[in-house]
Amino acid sequence: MAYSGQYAVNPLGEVSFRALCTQLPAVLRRIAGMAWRTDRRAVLLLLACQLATGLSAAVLLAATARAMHPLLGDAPVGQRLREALPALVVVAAAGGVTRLSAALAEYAERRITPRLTTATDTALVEAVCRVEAAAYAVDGFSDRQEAAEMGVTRTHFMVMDSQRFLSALIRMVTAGGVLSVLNPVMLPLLLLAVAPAGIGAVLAARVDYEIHYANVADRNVRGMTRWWATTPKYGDEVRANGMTDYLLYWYRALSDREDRRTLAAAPRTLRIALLSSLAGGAFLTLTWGVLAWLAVTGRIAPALAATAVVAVQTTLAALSQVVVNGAAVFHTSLYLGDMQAFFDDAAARAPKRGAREVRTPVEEIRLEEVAYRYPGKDRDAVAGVSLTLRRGEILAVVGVNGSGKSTLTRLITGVYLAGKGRVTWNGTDLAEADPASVWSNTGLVPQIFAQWPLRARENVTLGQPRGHDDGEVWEAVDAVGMREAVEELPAGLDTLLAREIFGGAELSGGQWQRLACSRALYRRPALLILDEPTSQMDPRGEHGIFERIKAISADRITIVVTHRLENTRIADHIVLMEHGRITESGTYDTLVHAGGTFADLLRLSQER
Ligand SMILES: Nc1ncnc2c1ncn2[C@@H]1O[C@H](COP(=O)(O)OP(=O)(O)OP(=O)(O)O)[C@@H](O)[C@H]1O
Repeated sequence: MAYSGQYAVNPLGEVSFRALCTQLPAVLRRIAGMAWRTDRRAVLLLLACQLATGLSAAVLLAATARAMHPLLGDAPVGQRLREALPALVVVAAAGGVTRLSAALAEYAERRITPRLTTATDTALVEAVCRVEAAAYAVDGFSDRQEAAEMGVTRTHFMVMDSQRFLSALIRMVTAGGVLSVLNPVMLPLLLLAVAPAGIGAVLAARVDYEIHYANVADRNVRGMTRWWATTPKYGDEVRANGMTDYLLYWYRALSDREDRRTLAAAPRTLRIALLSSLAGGAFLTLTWGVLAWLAVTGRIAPALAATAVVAVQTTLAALSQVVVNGAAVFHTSLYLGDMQAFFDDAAARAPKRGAREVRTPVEEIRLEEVAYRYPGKDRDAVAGVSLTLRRGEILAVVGVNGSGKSTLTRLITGVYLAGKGRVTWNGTDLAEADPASVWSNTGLVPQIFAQWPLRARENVTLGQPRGHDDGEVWEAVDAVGMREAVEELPAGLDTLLAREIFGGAELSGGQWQRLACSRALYRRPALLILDEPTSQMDPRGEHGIFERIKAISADRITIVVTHRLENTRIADHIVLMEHGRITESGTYDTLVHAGGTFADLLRLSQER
């Protein structure tokens, strides 16, 4: 396996870092908008708290300055304290307001964040569910989704980071304002002291983001490897085929590759941290030096110097917070930008088919010179197929592996839209029809079907029960010969079919397949498609299913894809596919006597 992750798209490779930064305000606006929609009152409370924090910081400093005069004066101690008392009370009150608003701000943030994260997470899941199925085959789609997942994770920190950033900014402005009043040189000096830290933090965020991107594809494959290696579903295959070491080797190899990239960047981040600390330290020493010089030379009074010390400390702390949280917001915005890009991409790939309703009952489905090519492939999987299906008919589709049978079923159901030609249902082109109106009339048993970790009942009804009792569920269960097996389950239809979960039961492969068939039958669809429906069933089960399909075929169009050519006897019409084209078609008897590929394949299967 030489997985290279070549399809991971690094936006830093495509656009400049500066261009990326220019998108940040839009990303921040979007988050603010989402927070606002999530909980307006909490957002307002958050803003009010920031304002209160800022004001109390200013009041605190001003009152400190007022208290310093009497405290550092020449009067007796008692008188000094009495004179300073009102200002000290204000200092204490302002301190109290700061603490209170910090606590309330945290409360507001906690009200917003979980719901905001859930909203973005749900939006991501919905975006993936809603794209045209064809998007899944586009190279890099899954990697971009992985990158967007990081955005969802980061949303969690976004409100906290921006709240802290805003509050530090307000504190910095107010404390800085007071400091500038005390002495105009102090503020620029302080700004110089923290600027290197700010630049360093942004540079470090950039390095982190680059590594994150370099690792996206590997992380995606690592996640899949983890699932394949650990899911009980494939436990037998993994163990009995001695694949554990292989999987663990690749899991470690992918993890090591990620670690190597991360470690390789460590010297860069160390350099950034050292240089920014050095520059910051130098400027800070200069700031304190200037303050000491101003006090010693009598250019500012001792009381003012004492206030300046407090103001410098406050401004410095606020400035550092501005820098740290600003960089965090910036860092997070980069990931949110990816999330936004994925949402935009997914929206562009959402179905744009038109809103026409398919007329029911579905009397006729027609394919006119239909062709489909998967993205990145150099050959059509279905290459110019014309076919007419009528209600009451059973069509069997046969052909060697890879000849395009499953792709054809996807085109007939409209899961994929034809690249060329058209598929019409009762004259309505699927490209113009509302997919929901089409899919409410289809029942599909795909080759690889889901074994839903739900109760037996929901595995039949798919969570869309029709009647008030289980009558119709049992009817569908009977139709596939599963009554006995379901009755033997610990809780009958209520049994959870998930071995991994406490109280869950497990079915055999053939039983699962029967249940998948009963699921399609329960829907009583106008178009029933069964793609290799009986590959895991015993002969009695297989016979029963085909009998049933025949018995209910009058009301619908039925398509059966199968490699067991004997089963095509029930079909009114058989088509044989080769390289995406229909090369033979007719009834069972005509094809058997035509001496073509169908007759050949049938002979081979009988000779075995
Ligand atoms: N999701 C996909 N992305 C890209 N190529 C695909 C995809 N699914 C199928 N193909 C390609 O399209 C061609 C037809 O595949 P299809 O699954 O329709 O064949 P099939 O006749 O159903 O085969 P089988 O008998 O093995 O089920 C094959 O060459 C296959 O590689």
